[in-house]
Amino acid sequence: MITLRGLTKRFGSTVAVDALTVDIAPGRVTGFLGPNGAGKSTTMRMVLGLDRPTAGQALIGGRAYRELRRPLHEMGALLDARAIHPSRSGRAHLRAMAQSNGIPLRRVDEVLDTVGLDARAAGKPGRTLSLGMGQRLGIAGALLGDPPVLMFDEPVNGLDPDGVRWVRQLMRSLADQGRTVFVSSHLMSEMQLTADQLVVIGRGRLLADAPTAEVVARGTVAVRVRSPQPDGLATLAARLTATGATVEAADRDELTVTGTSADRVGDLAYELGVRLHELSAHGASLERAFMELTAGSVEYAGGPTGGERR
Ligand SMILES: Nc1ncnc2c1ncn2[C@@H]1O[C@H](COP(=O)(O)OP(=O)(O)OP(=O)(O)O)[C@@H](O)[C@H]1O
Repeated sequence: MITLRGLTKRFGSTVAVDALTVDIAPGRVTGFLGPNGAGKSTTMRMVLGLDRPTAGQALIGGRAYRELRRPLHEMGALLDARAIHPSRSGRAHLRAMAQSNGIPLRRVDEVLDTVGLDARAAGKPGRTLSLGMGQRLGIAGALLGDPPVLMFDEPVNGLDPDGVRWVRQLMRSLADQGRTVFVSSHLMSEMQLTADQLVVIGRGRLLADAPTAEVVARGTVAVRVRSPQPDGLATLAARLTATGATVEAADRDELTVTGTSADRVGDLAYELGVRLHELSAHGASLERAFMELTAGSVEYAGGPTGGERR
């Protein structure tokens, strides 16, 4: 269990994390989402004792990280996959971690095997590792002490589709073993598949702490309607608007409706005797729900095509 209680971090006049109170429970994958600059990394750094909170607490199994007696056995984390010495091999890096934490060296081969790094890859110096290999090595390091609590910052960064699927399965199995799995990502479709629970923040504040399905369901569903009868479609549009839905006419024969359900649109079309060639619901996605949820808290908004946010 990771417990955040009123967790706050200020950097000068910037409030990076603003009174976050959340329980990250064992036995499930909790996704940690927020726009760029929302405060995810700062929160994770405070959990690991790398940043000192301005106020509040971050606890692991009831204790602050620096109070953990055997930290690698109690919490594993991947924050920065590039944090490996350039001339040291992955295996040497893990062996050093194991030795300084009283972990048997055979455990190094076990975790290398778990993350799919073979002897050749594990023997390469850090500077020659690809981002994907670095991520796998970082995950291996997090698993080394077999801890009940795991935290990963952007673990799929740099991984190819196979690697992304592998991380998803790994997170799932770690949670199924009863561990606490707290993971941040910018990939909404991936999070929708991986996370059971979502913690969403914007400008350091908690925006949502709910099951993934519930967060997704909060997003607007758009209903597309096509009809070969433009007049009938106009009547349908007028009736939908009168009932509070929002209607955009994409074309003479097509509408996009929000603020109602596909069932309701179909029923109304039937009542009005309007023939439909298409009635489909779109956009019940985490991507859409996330955009709506965080609309007021993005630091730098991109253009209409959705450019980089900072
Ligand atoms: N060491 C620091 N000094 C000053 N400001 C900082 C520092 N670290 C973070 N910040 C600021 O705190 C805010 C939160 O940053 P943080 O990196 O935690 O966000 P994030 O959600 O991890 O963003 P991203 O998704 O871009 O990684 C930002 O406004 C950032 O500029």
